[in-house]
Amino acid sequence: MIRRILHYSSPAARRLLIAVLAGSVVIAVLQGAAFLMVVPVLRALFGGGTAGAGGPLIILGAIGVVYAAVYWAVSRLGIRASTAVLESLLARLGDRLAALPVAWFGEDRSGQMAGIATQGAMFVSTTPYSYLRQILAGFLTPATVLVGMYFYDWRLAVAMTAMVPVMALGYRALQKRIARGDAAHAEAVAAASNRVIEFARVQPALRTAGDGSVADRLVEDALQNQHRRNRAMLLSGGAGIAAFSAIVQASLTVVLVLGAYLAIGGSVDPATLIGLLVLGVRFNEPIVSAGDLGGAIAVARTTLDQFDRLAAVEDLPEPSTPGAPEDWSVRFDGVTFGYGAEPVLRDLSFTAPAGKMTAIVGPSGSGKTTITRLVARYYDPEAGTVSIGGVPLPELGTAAVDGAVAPVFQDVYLFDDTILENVRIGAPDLDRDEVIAAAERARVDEIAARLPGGWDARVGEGGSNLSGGERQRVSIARALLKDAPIVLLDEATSALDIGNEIAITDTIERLRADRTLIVVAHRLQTIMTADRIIMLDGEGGIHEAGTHAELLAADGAYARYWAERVDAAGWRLASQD
Ligand SMILES: Nc1ncnc2c1ncn2[C@@H]1O[C@H](COP(=O)(O)OP(=O)(O)OP(=O)(O)O)[C@@H](O)[C@H]1O
Repeated sequence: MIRRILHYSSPAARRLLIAVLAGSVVIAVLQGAAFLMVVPVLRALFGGGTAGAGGPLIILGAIGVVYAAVYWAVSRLGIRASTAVLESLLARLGDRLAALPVAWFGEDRSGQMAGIATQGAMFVSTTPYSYLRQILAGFLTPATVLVGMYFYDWRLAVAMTAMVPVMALGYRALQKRIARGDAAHAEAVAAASNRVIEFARVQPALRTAGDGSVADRLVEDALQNQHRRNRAMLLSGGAGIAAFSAIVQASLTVVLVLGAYLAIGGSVDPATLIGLLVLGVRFNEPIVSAGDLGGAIAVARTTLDQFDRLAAVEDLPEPSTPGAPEDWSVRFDGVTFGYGAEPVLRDLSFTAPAGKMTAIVGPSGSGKTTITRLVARYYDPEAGTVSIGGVPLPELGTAAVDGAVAPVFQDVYLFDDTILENVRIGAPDLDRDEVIAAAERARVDEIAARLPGGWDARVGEGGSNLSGGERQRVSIARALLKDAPIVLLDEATSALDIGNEIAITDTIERLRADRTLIVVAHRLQTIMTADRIIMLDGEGGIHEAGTHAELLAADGAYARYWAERVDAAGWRLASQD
């Protein structure tokens, strides 16, 4: 446990922790030594005089003074050590989350992460000072007493030593039991947190669904499961602590009975027996409370396990020397990829030429968005390669891909900040005027003009004060500011109002002027003006590829798809007038 906490601590936190633990060892040993001094004092008093008690009393006083001084120092250092460990843990967690492959966040991890970052990290950071210190005292104080007992009466000391393995086994069993219950409990808490966060986030949808909807039931089930696990953890932990305490009591009773037997026989003097009784109580108390505290340690251990699991998540392979792309074309070569057992894309090959606009169309679920995720290297394909300018993405490296690609996805997230700051995320170093200039090119100025507060109007959590189309405009402005040579645009599937329609058409024109643009296209306007159209077949492959005119002339799947879409949209093409 200590080793694991040290592993996740900064060098400064490590030094503080080691000082606290060393101080705690000294405190525990001094406490044991103080108890041992009771026997010579009693012996002297039973011997009929106070004179012999002077020496032991002076030693006892000296132990008391040193004990108080070390205790004071450890208390001060303990708080500093806890804060330093907490800071280290949170910094580690932040760094790790920032470095994890984006795919890892596909599953909802918010509850689990919230648990680790708040209660879990706090528990781990306070463990050395609040719990380990007491556990050390729980074992070292009795151990010191035990060693001292050999000097007073070896038979009792041997009897006590014989009980040590029994207690150690009991302690291990207790810890295992508590750890098992806690791991199941932590899982249930994370699941319930996820559900509660989801419940708060999707309130509008839930209200439409009405009471008793699936989501209501999911929240209810998750909370009940958490409650059940909590009860099970408390019951099994409580029973374990009771059993352990019974083992300790029984062990000490054996030693005390032996002591009484020897005293009656006259081979142990009454002073040693009384001393033994005092020690017995003191011996018992810290061990039992150490058992109690073992529960707290087990909780901290579960959090450290979660840290270990985060550390063990496999990173995407990175090159030692990143390759240099020849141009900004994007190529898929025999790419096969799926999220589960069933591939979404099978042996897929196509090229999105540099500086051109490539539209990807196809039935719902055919893998259009998946293609853009592979270009942004959220995932690596299972087979085949995705390359930019002739360099496969693993040889280009995630940082270079991040720099070259600007995604404008449908699930764009806006931070609860001003419009201006939300655009600035694309290029944090630019000043206000430069950010506004880029935002104007994506027609975000029209949104700012509508909102009270203008550029400094807050957009609400997740951008809730803006419409879907408006959020996408902010996202396009970010991409313009980032000035990446490849832009991935996942067009909104829902119909846009005329203002957004014009703004997005306009900015697509700007984006395509000097960039490679890959659009998951839903709007007819986008599809027909693309330089190249890739039509997916819904089976993981490509039906047809070419320009709008070529594909219409081929009179195949694309021509049928186009006719249906035009009918559905009530469009009349100029050529048909
Ligand atoms: N994160 C994910 N985990 C598991 N399955 C996923 C995930 N994302 C997408 N899928 C599945 O992969 C398949 C392709 O999804 P994708 O979003 O790429 O299709 P699409 O063509 O963009 O669909 P649409 O036009 O409806 O947005 C679908 O069956 C979808 O359910």
